[in-house]
Amino acid sequence: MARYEQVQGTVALITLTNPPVNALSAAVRLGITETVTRALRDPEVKSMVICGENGVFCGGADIREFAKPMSGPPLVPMIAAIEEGEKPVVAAIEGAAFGGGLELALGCHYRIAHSKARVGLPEVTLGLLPAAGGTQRLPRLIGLAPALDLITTGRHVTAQEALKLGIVDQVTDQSALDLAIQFAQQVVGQPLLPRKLSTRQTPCPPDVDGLLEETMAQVKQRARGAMAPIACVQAVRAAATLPYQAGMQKEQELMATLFHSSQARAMQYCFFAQRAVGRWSLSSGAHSGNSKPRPVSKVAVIGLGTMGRGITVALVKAGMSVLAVETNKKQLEIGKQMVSAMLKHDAQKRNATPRLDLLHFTIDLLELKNTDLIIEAVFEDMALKKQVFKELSSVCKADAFLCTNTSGLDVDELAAVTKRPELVVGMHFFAPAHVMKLLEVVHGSRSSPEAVATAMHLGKRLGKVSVLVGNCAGFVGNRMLKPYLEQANFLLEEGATPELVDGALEEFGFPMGVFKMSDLSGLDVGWRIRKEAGLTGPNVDPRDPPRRRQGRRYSPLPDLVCEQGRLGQKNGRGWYLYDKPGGRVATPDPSIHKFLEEYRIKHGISPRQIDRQEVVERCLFALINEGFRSLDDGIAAGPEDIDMIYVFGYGWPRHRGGPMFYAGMVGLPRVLTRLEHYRQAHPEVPHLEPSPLLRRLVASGSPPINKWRDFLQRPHSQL
Ligand SMILES: CCC[C@H](O)CC(=O)SCCNC(=O)CCNC(=O)[C@H](O)C(C)(C)COP(=O)([O-])OP(=O)([O-])OC[C@H]1O[C@@H](n2cnc3c(N)ncnc32)[C@H](O)[C@@H]1OP(=O)([O-])[O-]
Repeated sequence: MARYEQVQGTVALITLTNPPVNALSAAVRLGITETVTRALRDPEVKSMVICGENGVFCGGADIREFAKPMSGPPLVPMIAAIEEGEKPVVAAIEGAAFGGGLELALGCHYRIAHSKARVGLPEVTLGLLPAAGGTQRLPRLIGLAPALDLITTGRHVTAQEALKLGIVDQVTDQSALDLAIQFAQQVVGQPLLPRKLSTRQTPCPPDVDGLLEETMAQVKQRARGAMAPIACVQAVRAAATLPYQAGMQKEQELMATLFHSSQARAMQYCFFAQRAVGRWSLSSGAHSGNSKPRPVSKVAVIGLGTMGRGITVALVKAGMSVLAVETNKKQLEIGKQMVSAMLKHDAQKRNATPRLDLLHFTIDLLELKNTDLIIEAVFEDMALKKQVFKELSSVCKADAFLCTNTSGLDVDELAAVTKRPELVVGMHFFAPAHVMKLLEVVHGSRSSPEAVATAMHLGKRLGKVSVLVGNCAGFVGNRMLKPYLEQANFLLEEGATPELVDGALEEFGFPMGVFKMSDLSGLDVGWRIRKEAGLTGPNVDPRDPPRRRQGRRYSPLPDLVCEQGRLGQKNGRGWYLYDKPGGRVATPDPSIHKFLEEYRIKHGISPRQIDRQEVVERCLFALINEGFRSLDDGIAAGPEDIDMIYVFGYGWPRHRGGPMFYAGMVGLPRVLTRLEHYRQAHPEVPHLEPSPLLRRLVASGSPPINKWRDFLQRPHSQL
C-alpha cells in the first residue's frame, strides 16, 4: 500500500496507493513505516519524497477502520520516525491533504503543493481532533491564532492560503511531484533541526490567555453541545503552554474521550450518509449507476421572489448561464437589482468578480425555447403553478426538463397538465436557496430516470446535498415537521411558553427553537396554508369545536396569533417581541404569556408544569415517528436520506446524527415506550400512535440502522 522507488539516483520516492483518497489504512501505515525505514537505512538514498497516487496526497486516517479493533502501526510513532530521521523528507501535495494526511505532511521537513490542492484538519467535523500530532505541530508552524481557526472549524484551505499561512513552502501550477523531487535533491546537506516542527516554540500573541478564552467562548456558542470543538481548543492550548511531549500526551488524552463517544459515531455516520444519499435508486431498477444525467447548459428560473432569486444566485455561482423570467417589467427590474446585489455581495466576500455576464432577464416566455431545464419558482399556489406549467409545456423545446420548486405540492398533478410528464420533477430548495445545502429532488410517479438523474446532478453542481424523495404532501422534510409543530403548539396549550419549548430544543442542539424559527419564516405562511386546507378561516366545518378539526385535536393558537397581526420578525411581533420590524433580537413577550393564560382559561385547560424532557420527547419523537411512516410508505428510501434532510435542511445537530440515527442511539424500545405513554395521555392525537415499522423493528430486537431497510413494508414504492 506504499510503493517504493529510487529516482534521480538518490531520492527515495514513496507513493501511497490506497484509492480513491489514499486513506491511511493499517496496510498503508505499514507500507509507510517499512519504506521510510528502508530509505533511512539505504546509504545511496540522500532524501525522500512522499506523494499519493492518482493526484491525491492523502484523505487522512481510514474512517472505516474506526469502528474496528486497532491493527497495524499507529500514526504517531510513524510520523515521529519521519520527522526524527536524519534525511530530508518532502511531501508532494496534490489534490488533498486532510486530517492524518496533513499530519503526515507536517511530519515531513518540507511541503510542496499543487496550486489546485487543498489542505486542512477536518477531524472536528467527525467528532474528533487531529490526534496524530496535528494539534501540536500546526500551531508551532503557523502560530496559535490561525491554528485555532483551522482546527476548531475544520475548514479546507486552498494552496494559496496555505502558502500565505506558511503551511506549505512552495506552490506550483506544474507537477508538484517533479518540483518536490528537485527540491529534495537541493536541500540535502542543509540543517534539518529547524525544519522539525516538534522542536519549535508556538508563535503566540502577547495575551495568550485572552485569545484562548475568547476562542473558547466563541467555540462553545457555535458548538451547540458538540464536544469536539471544545477539545480542539484544549489541545491547541497545550501547544502554547506545554512542551511538545506533554502536549502530545494531552492530545492523546482528549482524543481518548472523543474517540468512542456517541457524538463521534453520529458525525462519522453523517460523513458516510452524505455520500450514500447520492447513490439513489428507484423501485423500477433504475439507479444512479445506470441512469445518466443529460447535459444542461441553459437554465431558466421562473419567478424572482425570495426563492427564485436564491436559486438564480446559486446557479450563477455554479457558473451556469441563467435566464430569469418575471411577469412584468416592474417585478423584473426589482428582481434584477436584488439578484445583482446578492451576487456582488457574495463575490465581495470571496474577493472575486461577480459573474453578472451569466445573467439574462426577460418577461417573454418565448425566450425559453432553447432552454434545457426550467425551474419554476412562482408563489406556492397550485392553480398558478398549473397555469405556468401549461404555458411552459407549449413554449419550451420538447425535451426540456420542467422542474418545480415547491415545498410540498403534488408534483404528479403538475406533471399531468404538461405534454411531457416524464420530464417533470420537483426540486425543493430551502431558503435562502443560495446558502442552504439541502435539495429534495421529488420523483413523481411518471418522472423518468433521466429526469431524476439530471436534477440530482444539477443539485451536485450547485454544491447541494441532493436527496431523492417520493411525492406526497410535504415530501419528507415538511411532512415530518408537521407533527413536530403540532406538538409544540399543544405544549403551549398545556402550560408551556414559547421560551420553554425553544430553550429545550436549542439545548438539544437546534440553532433555533420552533417558535423562533416560525417567527423567522413568517407566521402568515402557515396561516395561509391552513386556511387553504380548511383548518381555519371561513371554510372550517361549523360543527367542529374550536380545538378539533377534521376529526382530530387541533390548536388554533398560531391562527389566533396571526389574527392579532403578529406575523413574526417581519413586523417585529410574533411569538416573541423583536427590537424592530425585521429585527433579529427576540425577547419574551408578556402579552403572549397573558394571551396564553386567557386562552387556557377560556378553554378550561388547567396548566401544568412541563419539563424540558417532555418538550424534547413529544416534539422529536412525534417527528421521528413520522420518519418511520415515511420509510414504510416508500417516500424516503432509507434512514440516511431522512437524516441528511434534517441535518442539511432543518438544523438538526450533526453531532446527534439526524432523527433516525438519534432514535437508534436513544434506543428504539425507549422511543416506542415513550410514544405509547404520550399516546395514552393524548388519545386524540393520531401522530403519537407508534408507527407499525417502529413496532416491527422493536419486535425484531431493534436491529442497527443499516439493517432497517430489510424491515420496510414497501421499499421505495413511491420513489
Ligand atoms: C489517530 C487518527 C488521527 C487523525 O487525525 C484522524 C483523521 O485523519 S480522521 C480523517 C480526516 N479526514 C477527513 O475528514 C477527510 C475526509 N474525506 C474528504 O473530505 C473527501 O473524501 C475528499 C476531499 C478527500 C475527497 O472528496 P471527493 O473527491 O468528493 O470524494 P468523496 O468524498 O466522495 O470520497 C470518495 C470515497 O472515499 C471515501 N473516503 C474519503 N475519505 C475517507 C477516509 N478518510 N477514510 C475512509 N474513506 C474515505 C468516501 O467515503 C467515498 O467512498 P464511497 O464508497 O465512494 O462513497
